[in-house]
Amino acid sequence: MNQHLILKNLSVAVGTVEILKTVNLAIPPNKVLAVIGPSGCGKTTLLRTINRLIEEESQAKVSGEILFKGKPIQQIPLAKLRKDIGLVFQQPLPFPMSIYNNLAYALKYHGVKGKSSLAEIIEATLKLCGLYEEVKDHLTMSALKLSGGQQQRLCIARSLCVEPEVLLMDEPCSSLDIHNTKLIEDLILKLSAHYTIVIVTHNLQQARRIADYTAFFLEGRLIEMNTTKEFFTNPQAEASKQYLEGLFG
Ligand SMILES: Nc1ncnc2c1ncn2[C@@H]1O[C@H](COP(=O)(O)OP(=O)(O)OP(=O)(O)O)[C@@H](O)[C@H]1O
Repeated sequence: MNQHLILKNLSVAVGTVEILKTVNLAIPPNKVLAVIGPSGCGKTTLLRTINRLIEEESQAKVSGEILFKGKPIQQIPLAKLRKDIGLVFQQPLPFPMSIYNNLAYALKYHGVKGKSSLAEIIEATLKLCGLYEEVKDHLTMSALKLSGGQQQRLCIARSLCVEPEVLLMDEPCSSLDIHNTKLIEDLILKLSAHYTIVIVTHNLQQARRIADYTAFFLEGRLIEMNTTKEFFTNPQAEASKQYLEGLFG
């Protein structure tokens, strides 16, 4: 299979703290990969390393390799890397501007040009994210006035409007209620036909519902990755079995 993202012997430390330890992982294209594991096992750091946010920490040391479509990510201009690999944070972080301008800003920043006008791209992306009907009469309203669930869908739309190939999502539903969680899970399932999605989640049921593959981390190491079905029904490592039984984490 043509892998989109390949992590080879990836280790990450910040100062004296070793966070990720010799991680080898091939992330399949146009699938959903859930990254699970107990608090502090390095899930967020994994996402921050893939889009090079971790390097903004002065004490960070990254070794090993991350290949995006066969190319080391350091060789890809940073703005392009972050356009192609979007990151959605745990807390929705809309820009303090209008709903429309949240997307227009991203489109202008990344210089996205296409046959469609800015307004057409924005409308299509809001529709894709199931937000258009809710906001079409309030596009000039501050995005900060939206509900938490709407803000998160807007942040996903902001990442998507610049046509990424990969979407990294760090516990995108952790601050949302069941209804908004379901809307985002349905959106992830719909998007997975066209995007490679890596989602960090604490919610094992969520991983079961939406992920094609699941990767289990413990203390900075990848313990195992398998299809979600296989991982949950037939975990290979003793640590995975114990985690699934709720013995720790
Ligand atoms: N910038 C940093 N400097 C020092 N230590 C850090 C830094 N970032 C993360 N860590 C440490 O690295 C470990 C992994 O953190 P990370 O946030 O990646 O874990 P996580 O699995 O996402 O945790 P959680 O599930 O609680 O969000 C933790 O022990 C954390 O304290």
